[in-house]
Amino acid sequence: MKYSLKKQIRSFGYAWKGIRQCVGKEQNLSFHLITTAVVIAAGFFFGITRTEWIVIILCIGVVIAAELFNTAIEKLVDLVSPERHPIAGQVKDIAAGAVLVCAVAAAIIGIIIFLPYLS
Ligand SMILES: Nc1ncnc2c1ncn2[C@@H]1O[C@H](COP(=O)(O)OP(=O)(O)OP(=O)(O)O)[C@@H](O)[C@H]1O
Repeated sequence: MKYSLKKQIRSFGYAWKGIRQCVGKEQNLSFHLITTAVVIAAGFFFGITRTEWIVIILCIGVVIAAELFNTAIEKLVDLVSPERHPIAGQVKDIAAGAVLVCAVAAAIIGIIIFLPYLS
């Protein structure tokens, strides 16, 4: 298959459309975005190191990506199982659990990075 720059740019457009569809509509994503803004502001305020920025950016990326995957799974479940079904509920809960694992890990990393600047 021939590589097409036009097709590639169009794919980025679809991905951006997917992100925009969630922003402001998904309560959990809004929470993660507000937290992201606070963490970035704190990073500049405390003048964290280059390595600390890399870790923070990685954490932010992982949590937001997990939340987007979770939203996609929720929508897919609603599409294939509009009626209540125990497995549909389990799928949603497991996906939400994956986000929680990422968010808790990111919060612990945030504490490890920022605590020394506060003491
Ligand atoms: N199709 C379903 N079958 C069984 N349980 C479900 C289903 N959809 C959601 N649930 C359960 O409800 C929880 C909340 O799901 P979700 O956030 O999608 O809200 P909802 O119950 O579908 O209602 P709403 O979309 O109006 O908020 C899920 O984590 C799951 O435990």
